[in-house]
Amino acid sequence: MVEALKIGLLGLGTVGTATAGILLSPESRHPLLKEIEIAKVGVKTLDKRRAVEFADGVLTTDLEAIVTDPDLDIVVELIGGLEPARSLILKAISHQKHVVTANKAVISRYGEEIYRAAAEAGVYVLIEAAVGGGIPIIRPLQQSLSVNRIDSILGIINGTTNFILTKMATEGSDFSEVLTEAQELGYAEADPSADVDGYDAADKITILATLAFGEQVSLEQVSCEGIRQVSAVDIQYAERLGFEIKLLAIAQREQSGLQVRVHPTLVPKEHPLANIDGVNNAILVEGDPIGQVMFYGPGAGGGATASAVVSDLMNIAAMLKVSQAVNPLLKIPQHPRRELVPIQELVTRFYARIICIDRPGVIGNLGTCFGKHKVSLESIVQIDFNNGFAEIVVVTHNVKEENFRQALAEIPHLDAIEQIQIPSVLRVLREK
Ligand SMILES: NC(=O)C1=CN([C@@H]2O[C@H](COP(=O)(O)OP(=O)(O)OC[C@H]3O[C@@H](n4cnc5c(N)ncnc54)[C@H](OP(=O)(O)O)[C@@H]3O)[C@@H](O)[C@H]2O)C=CC1
Ligand SMILES: N[C@@H](CC=O)C(=O)O
Ligand code: NA
Repeated sequence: MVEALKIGLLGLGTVGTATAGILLSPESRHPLLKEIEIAKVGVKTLDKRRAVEFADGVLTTDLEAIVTDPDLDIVVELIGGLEPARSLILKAISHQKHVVTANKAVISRYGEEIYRAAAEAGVYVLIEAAVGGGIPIIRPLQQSLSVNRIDSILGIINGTTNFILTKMATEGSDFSEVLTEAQELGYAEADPSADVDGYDAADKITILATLAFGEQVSLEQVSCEGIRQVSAVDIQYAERLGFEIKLLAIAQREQSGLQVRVHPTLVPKEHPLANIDGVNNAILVEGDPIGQVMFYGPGAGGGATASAVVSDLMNIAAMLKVSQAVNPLLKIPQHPRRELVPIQELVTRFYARIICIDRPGVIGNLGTCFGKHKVSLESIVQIDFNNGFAEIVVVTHNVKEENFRQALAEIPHLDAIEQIQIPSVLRVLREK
């Protein structure tokens, strides 16, 4: 009889419960799942009602005892947050346990430390669930695509914000109502600001870029803007101009180095990322010689994420059958750290919505000011008029971010411009 691998599950929330659900019903799934046994489950509170039941003594609040338990082979960290998650992962590794985690916040900040410890201990740390939920993206970058030189990664990699933007666009829903719905569905982070302000997507693109570009990306250098400034009005105007607004995470090789950023972006309707709706994520990878490959599917939610967690467990189970040595294709290599190209040097297109008193010369003055700062306009249109105020929308061609910002700073000082407001400035997916 084959002896089962014993796992310690840390966390029995949205993802932990769905992970246990798969492992406790292995019928008609891969036969290796029958060789994985949940031996311990660590939670915060014992007296909560749970959707899955365990034998007496399995559930505990002593997580330290789980990660040091000599009978356990693998620790699955699904509690989220930075601490105690980071310390528990490191302690599990130092006790020779393989680790599976969905915790992008910890990996984007402490990945180097964790991978170094894992390499020294000779154990696996697998993170497929940390990016794109159920979508396989970590393993393809580590294995199937790793012979390519990657040029860019463009992704919708936060399910909560894509769910919110989709509902705002298609149902005219209110931002905070949809956020509550995303929380109820288990998509949002414990602190939803991580989703809404773009930090979760920044964690994920840091992980992907580090894997894909062969250099360790520093999270603090990733430029990050969330979706709070995106209003229903902008979504409607973008629609009229032929765009969808999406929160994009972008890592691109530029001539001067690597550029990594997260921001709401106007995406032309004919672009493959424009039609990714709801909680779905999509990641468009472009490499040489393969060209473009797109990964698409559910980016958040218990079941989808648990699918990735359990696939990591199954990979470890399979690898341990053939060797105790760590498969180099499943190891995250240690890369040198390099400075990212700052956002001021970005070349992109912009959308800006400008409100000011409607008087002759306004559009001409704006056009001249943009021209002076080498900002070439694709369109400048007065979309609305209300109580003497004009609402003007500008879309540029490719322009250097710094030049565009200089033009915006000068606009309030132009002769014909009075009582100006610029409620939104958004980037538009750049022209090739
Ligand atoms: N939800 C999703 O769609 C996705 C989530 N992730 C990641 O998966 C991880 C888990 O997320 P999710 O399942 O949504 O989170 P939940 O908040 O639903 O669950 C967290 C679980 O961890 C337990 N827990 C939290 N802190 C502690 C602690 N200090 N000590 C002991 N137990 C603790 C909680 O215990 P108790 O039940 O007693 O409160 C709960 O069971 C996070 O890293 C998240 O970023 C990744 C992809 C998608
Ligand atoms: N909060 C995250 C969960 C998955 O990573 C999201 O909405 O994408
Ligand atoms: Na994934």
